[in-house]
Amino acid sequence: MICNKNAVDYSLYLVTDSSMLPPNTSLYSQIEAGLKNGVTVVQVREKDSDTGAFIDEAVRIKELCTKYQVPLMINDRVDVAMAIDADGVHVGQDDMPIPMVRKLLGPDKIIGWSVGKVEEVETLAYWGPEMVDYIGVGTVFPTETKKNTKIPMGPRGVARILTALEDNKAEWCRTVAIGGLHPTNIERVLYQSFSQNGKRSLDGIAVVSDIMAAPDAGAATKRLQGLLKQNAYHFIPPCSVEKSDLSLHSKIKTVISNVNDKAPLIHHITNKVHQNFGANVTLSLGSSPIMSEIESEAQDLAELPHAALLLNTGSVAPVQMVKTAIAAYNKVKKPIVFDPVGYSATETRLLLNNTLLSHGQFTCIKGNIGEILSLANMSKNKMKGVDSGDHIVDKKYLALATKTVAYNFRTVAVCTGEDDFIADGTFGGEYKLGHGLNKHSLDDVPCLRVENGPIPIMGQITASGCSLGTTIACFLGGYDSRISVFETVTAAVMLYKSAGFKAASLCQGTASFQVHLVDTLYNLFQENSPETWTAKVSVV
Ligand SMILES: Cc1ncc(COP(=O)(O)OP(=O)(O)O)c(N)n1
Ligand SMILES: Cc1ncsc1CCOP(=O)(O)O
Repeated sequence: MICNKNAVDYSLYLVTDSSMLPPNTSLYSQIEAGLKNGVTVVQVREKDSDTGAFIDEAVRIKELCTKYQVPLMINDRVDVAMAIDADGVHVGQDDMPIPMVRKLLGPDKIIGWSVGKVEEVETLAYWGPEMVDYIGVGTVFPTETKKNTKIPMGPRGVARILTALEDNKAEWCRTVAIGGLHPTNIERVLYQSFSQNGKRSLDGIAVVSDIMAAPDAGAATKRLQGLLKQNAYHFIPPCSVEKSDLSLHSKIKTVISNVNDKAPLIHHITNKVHQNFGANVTLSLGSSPIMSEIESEAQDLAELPHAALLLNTGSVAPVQMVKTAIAAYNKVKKPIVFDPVGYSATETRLLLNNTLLSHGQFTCIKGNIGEILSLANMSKNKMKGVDSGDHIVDKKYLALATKTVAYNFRTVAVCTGEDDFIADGTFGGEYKLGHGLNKHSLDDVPCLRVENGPIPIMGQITASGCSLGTTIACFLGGYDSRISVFETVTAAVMLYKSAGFKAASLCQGTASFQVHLVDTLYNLFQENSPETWTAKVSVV
């Protein structure tokens, strides 16, 4: 045994595969490059090798692991692990049953188990600490490396497993996520994967192709190690001011003059009903709209100065196009406002919204009451079309649902209704291997309530909720790291609500309300006097 099995560092777990080696490398050169640069566990997983060849390979890899003092695991083959005295075995759900593996290996060897379901966590908790030492949680994302995987679970699926470990008091069990993990998504996975009470996060990540197929495996490993050590994910530039004495009104003034100066480009992927109105709202706020569903230009648009994406899932854009756009904005750390229209109204929408939610990090998630309750898994009703569904809901319950969405998706969440709720679950982008969110829990999520009295006519025109998304996107497009995302979003919500209230008093009916709404947004934006706005904000 290389070390005490309870002190294994699981942070960067390499699983081998000799079928994907680049030219001029060997299985051993790739593993050694990984070991030299920070791999902390190696698993020999050679699916096509005969027993003799597998043993020969495993013996050579054991020499390397011993040299770098890193534990060696064997995939599936308990006999091979015993024959070469490896440090342990990793088995899947369809392999040898865990109690048998433990009986054969004895108490001191490491046993890893592949887990994708909460019931499997319940089983390992029932067995107790003597059986499973760590679990490989996955498959997180689709991967070419393993074809017969279960449905990808995304970071929310990993979070469910971590919560189940916490709920079942399986504190001894370490965790690594596996499946489709690459530098493009690892920070986001680490940031979003934590248990419901914030006490647990992943102990590490397991990769195959990112190292084994890399032309420079050493550089690939260093890159992964860099991300693991970073401890924070800045999906847009972090707020540079920790505490400010400025009043909310003076911050709002700064936000508006930034938007005015920067004239952000608001890339809309939105439904047809909203497109024209959204474009006019964008223009009224000193910004430029572009309604583009062209996949090949998403990255170019994201890279334009002060670009922000409004993603409204009522659109009919092809899913692949939307995924590309999300990745493009995440790559250059530009804001994305996500509006999951009719989140769970149909199975199709639920699948689409969940697919997109697992595909990116959103700066703000905005929804009506029905959408936010469904996203928080707190809805008592099925959604009725894209309508909010849950009309009469206790305000405390709504605040809790908004905080839950903010917390679960590590975002700023907005719930619209007679009063709007805004919650900030970003915790400054922090993540830490194995330590949860530095003990941040749902109770630590700040939440604000924006009141302005009822504006029923808002619900009688099309796309009024969608255009709040547009307003938030315009404000985030002008983002200035001296003012937090939470405050920037709050400014947008207050402006929109105040404009709605004033427009309702000026209009003669629903058609002129829409016209007055755009006029009022324009005027309030130009005046930039938030102290005169009617919307009031309070802490919940
Ligand atoms: C660390 C880690 N996690 C999961 C797996 C997958 O194991 P399994 O389900 O047995 O599938 P195969 O690897 O046998 O294809 C793993 N190998 N390592
Ligand atoms: C072995 C395994 N188990 C679940 S996914 C997977 C393969 C992961 O490979 P990659 O890191 O190349 O996506």
